[in-house]
Amino acid sequence: MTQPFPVFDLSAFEQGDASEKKRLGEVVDAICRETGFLAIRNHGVPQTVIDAVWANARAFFDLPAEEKQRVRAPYKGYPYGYLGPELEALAKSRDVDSPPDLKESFNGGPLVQPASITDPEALAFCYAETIWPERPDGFVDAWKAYYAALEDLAARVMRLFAVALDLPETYFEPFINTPISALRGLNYPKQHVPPKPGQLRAGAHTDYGSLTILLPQAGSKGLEIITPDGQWTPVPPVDGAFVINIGDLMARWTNDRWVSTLHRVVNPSPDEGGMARRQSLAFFHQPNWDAQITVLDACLSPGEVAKYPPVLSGPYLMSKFKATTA
Ligand SMILES: O=C(O)CCC(=O)C(=O)O
Ligand SMILES: [Fe+2]
Repeated sequence: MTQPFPVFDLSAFEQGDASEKKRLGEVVDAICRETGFLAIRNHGVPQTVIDAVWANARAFFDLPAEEKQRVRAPYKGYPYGYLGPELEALAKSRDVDSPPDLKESFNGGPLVQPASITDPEALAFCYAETIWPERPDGFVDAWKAYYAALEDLAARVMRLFAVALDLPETYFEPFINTPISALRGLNYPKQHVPPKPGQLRAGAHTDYGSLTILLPQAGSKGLEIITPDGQWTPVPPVDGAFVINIGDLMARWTNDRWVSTLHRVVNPSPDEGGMARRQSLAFFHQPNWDAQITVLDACLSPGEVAKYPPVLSGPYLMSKFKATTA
């Protein structure tokens, strides 16, 4: 990377006057044109909310395999519940055949279903029920509290993005007032046997939606991005911050002014003992099921035409998602 990994102070933006907001928006625009990956600190999510979901996710992954299987996704392509080891290869989303990722996950969808949603595809996919575990005790409450906090944070980051694109700060609000975001708890187990050739913790992929808010295990390594020079480059741990990145839908929305950068999670390095467990939480923010995503005029210079036709957020996500489950 030409610059050190960027760390952005969200409260400085939120408390800034119009000119300060504009200045900070320009900083974010430059980052999103280069990699679309940055850390955000002073994000306002209470540490108690983070600690509770973290501990509950850990305790869930520590349960016996049979118990976790009780809340597994009931069929291939079902988006929520437990997805055990060896069931997903993210590289397949790019048509790259690869061994399955060395991870397990628990996935949950929107906390409320708006009455206006009647499309059977929406009801069967992103509004499918999250299959909750019975244990640990506090899991459901802690999960929901974190989901709600991150939904709010994502909406605030979208305001920052609007300013960065020279749009009114609330521009995205009608597109994201009933979002279909998903939260994923990830566990990369301690590695007792060497990986197969080409097998990673998460194969190289881009995210699909508008914005991902990632919480990697404090101090942990493994997440890497491709920087504009074409090199795999580690994302350093940043204490107390979330890592955010834009996904394919936001790149499309901006006519590729912003980039949805390829990233992966590599196996633990020998200096970390070569096998260390790693945990993370990934919140995939996604606009309303029926939000029409049309290339933004603000991203077209005079006379320039959009590279992409409009798409609907939900069906777009569904088509991307179905490519990666084994
Ligand atoms: O666990 C991580 O650090 C990243 C996971 C990721 O990129 C994903 O699940 O999309
Ligand atoms: Fe990702």
